[in-house]
Amino acid sequence: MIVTVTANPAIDRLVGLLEPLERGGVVRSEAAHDDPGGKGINVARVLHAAGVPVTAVLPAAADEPLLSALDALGLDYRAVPVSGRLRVNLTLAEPEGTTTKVNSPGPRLDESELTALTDALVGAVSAGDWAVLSGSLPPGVPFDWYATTTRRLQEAGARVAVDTSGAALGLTVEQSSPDLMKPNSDELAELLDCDPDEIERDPRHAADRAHELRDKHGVGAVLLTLGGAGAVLATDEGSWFCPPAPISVRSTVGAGDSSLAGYLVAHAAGASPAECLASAAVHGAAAAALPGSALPTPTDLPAAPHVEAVDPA
Ligand SMILES: Nc1ncnc2c1ncn2[C@@H]1O[C@H](COP(=O)(O)OP(=O)(O)O)[C@@H](O)[C@H]1O
Ligand SMILES: O=P(O)(O)OC[C@H]1O[C@](O)(COP(=O)(O)O)[C@@H](O)[C@@H]1O
Repeated sequence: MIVTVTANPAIDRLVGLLEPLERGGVVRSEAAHDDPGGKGINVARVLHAAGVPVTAVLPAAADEPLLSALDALGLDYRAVPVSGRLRVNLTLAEPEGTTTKVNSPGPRLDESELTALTDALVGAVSAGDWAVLSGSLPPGVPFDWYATTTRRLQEAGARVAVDTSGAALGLTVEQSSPDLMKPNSDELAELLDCDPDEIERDPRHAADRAHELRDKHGVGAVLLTLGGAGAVLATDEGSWFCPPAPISVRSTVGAGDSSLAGYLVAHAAGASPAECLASAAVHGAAAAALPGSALPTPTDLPAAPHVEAVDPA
């Protein structure tokens, strides 16, 4: 069983522009399209589409349209009632393919709402389950929430995956040791105070940096996604590189979430580390080939590129 938590869910609103975006101008668009989003919800959607049992935990008032969208997908969720209204994150898609994302901070959670969210998450997870803690934290949630929650879940026997950024990411690795982390090159570079371009340029260097994160902070495995340069996996068994699947990119929104879900789909099926990495890469590539924040189902996946073991530099 896999449980995801999204402290800051979002309606992902795709606005397809009919003309190039011009700052200060007026642009015409197609009708907007809304999807239920936020990182943990996206991971849950991809797992559900792949037939993997999953529950999404989130804060949301009972009349939130996002919950009706999850009902329509048949996705199991536990919604903790809160007083704030969920945020809308905008994706502006220009005709030639450039996308601009506008992410808002989300509604404040008060102390009792945060306690209820944490309790709902811990209550949904059993020993041996994976818990996926993903995305930004809304106002009112302390930056160490992922660290304290990771420790609490691990004490209960769960395995924990974390995908976040900024201060929440820094405190997660300083104060806890998740079983799996999914940084991209910018996030890893910020954590290790190094150059993201160097990480993307050379898979051996990328693998060394991913192991540095494991060694410094006791992280179990690092799934390092490199956008159009592919992905690297570092575990206690070694390191592997998967080159990018050849696709025509339409929108990379949701590629990172899909790659984390892809890893877990393969892991749940008992796959080897190299197979888990290949699954992560093809799910990420499939998301990037789909428009807006559309997420992949098994029929969308491209053929898996050849995964190579990477020797230490
Ligand atoms: N242009 C692309 N071509 C092929 N695969 C891609 C492309 N962009 C993303 N992907 C796949 O999706 C994964 C996640 O993308 P990435 O941009 O690194 O995630 P994030 O959204 O977290 O920054 C990559 O590791 C890769 O496997
Ligand atoms: O919580 P954050 O960091 O604001 O991110 C939320 C956004 O990230 C997404 O989950 C997409 O994330 P990825 O492109 O990294 O997979 C969107 O659905 C959502 O709007």
